[in-house]
Amino acid sequence: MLSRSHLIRVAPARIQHRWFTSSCTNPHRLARIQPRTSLVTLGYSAKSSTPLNGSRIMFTRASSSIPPTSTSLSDNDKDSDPSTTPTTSTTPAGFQGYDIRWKEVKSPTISDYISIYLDLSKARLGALVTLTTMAGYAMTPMGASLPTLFALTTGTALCITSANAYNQFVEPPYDAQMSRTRNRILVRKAVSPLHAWSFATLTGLGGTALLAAAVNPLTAALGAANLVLYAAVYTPMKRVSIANTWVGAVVGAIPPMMGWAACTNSLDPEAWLLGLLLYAWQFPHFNSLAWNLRADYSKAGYRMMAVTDPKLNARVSLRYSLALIPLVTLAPYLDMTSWWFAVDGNIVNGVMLAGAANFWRKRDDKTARQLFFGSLIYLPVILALMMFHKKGKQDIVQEVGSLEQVSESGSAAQFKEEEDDDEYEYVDEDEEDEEEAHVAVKTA
Ligand SMILES: CC(C)=CCC/C(C)=C/CC/C(C)=C/COP(=O)(O)OP(=O)(O)O
Repeated sequence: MLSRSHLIRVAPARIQHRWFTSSCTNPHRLARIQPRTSLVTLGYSAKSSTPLNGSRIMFTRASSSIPPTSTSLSDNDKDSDPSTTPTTSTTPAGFQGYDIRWKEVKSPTISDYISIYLDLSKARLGALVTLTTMAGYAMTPMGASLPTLFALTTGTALCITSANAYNQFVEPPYDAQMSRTRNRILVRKAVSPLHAWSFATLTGLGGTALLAAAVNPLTAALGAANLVLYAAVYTPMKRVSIANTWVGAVVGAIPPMMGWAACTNSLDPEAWLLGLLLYAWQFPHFNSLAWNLRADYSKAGYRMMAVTDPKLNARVSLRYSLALIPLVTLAPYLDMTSWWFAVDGNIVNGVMLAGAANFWRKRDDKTARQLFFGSLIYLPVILALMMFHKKGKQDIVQEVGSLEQVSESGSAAQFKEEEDDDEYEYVDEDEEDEEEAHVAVKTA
């Protein structure tokens, strides 16, 4: 007589291979994590050779003590119902040829989890965005404080991680339809949606709290607002309106402003200029990328300019590449950089503009690819030039001749307070009392 303890567990390596190839381009990569984490529960109704996704594959043999859950079986399933079709220890119907001997199913290791969390955070994109925050911090005229920079970088990276994990939590049905994204962790079901959601929530709360406690409330508010903008506004908007690209550009513009705010505790015109630079840059960058992904976007139902209005897609890229010229020229005007930045920054802008004009004229895969790779190089180059030509506090002080005109915030204001402190005289109260006593004796 058999009971529940006679359940046979099956490691479904070959079954999974079939499943992978139906949905994934890179089964080798999947195989790293999938066999340990995504097994299938089929039980008595395991007739289909296409496994469902769940926890483990289990088969039972005929049992008189455990009646099959026949109410949940279809007519077809009943054909293979162990209670009606006696089976012994042979392979259940539909699984001939598979190795069904018991094998240990290992839990994910720490390195599996690291790999899962890196995927959930879209680590490479996150690192690029975090660099723009650090650039915003580095562009302030004040000296850097390492503890603040560390807290800013960690807090921002956690907020970005959270935003990207929420985005992936929402998008598996659409990601599964695009070859670029169908390998993503939640499409593969290597972790449960609840696990991903918990990870997103913890990193979001942790990042915002760290920014509030160790940087300043303004930076924390920007981080939290941007998280909500990306996860709750941009992400659903991708399937609703092409305006999503403008909203996404705001999301990309805020991180360098957070860097500036972390140092100055304010959103000065310089912070807005940094934000606008990142905002404008994203159109040639994203629209050229979207051009070569338009078949994918169309399949998944995303409303992208490249799909719905390809001419507009190219025109917008050109328009914002042009806008980069006045923005770069504004930097020396605002005393962020020397005028040399306007010279070499605009040479770099010229290259970007030529790429965007080419894409606008020809609108083909080659010009889109050239513009996309050009934009990838543009961003680090323009930020590096900006820092190279940056005006420090000293430069500005020398030019305007007075510290009071530099800024009322951050260390400049602190320095001014220290100067004001020097105006107070040191008075010894005992000496003062003695003097008063002398005067009293004389007058008496
Ligand atoms: C501080 C903070 C919270 C910053 C957020 C930074 C952030 C997540 C920037 C990404 C900007 C963006 C529009 C990416 C595209 O997402 P997509 O959904 O179109 O990309 P996909 O197609 O690869 O999923």
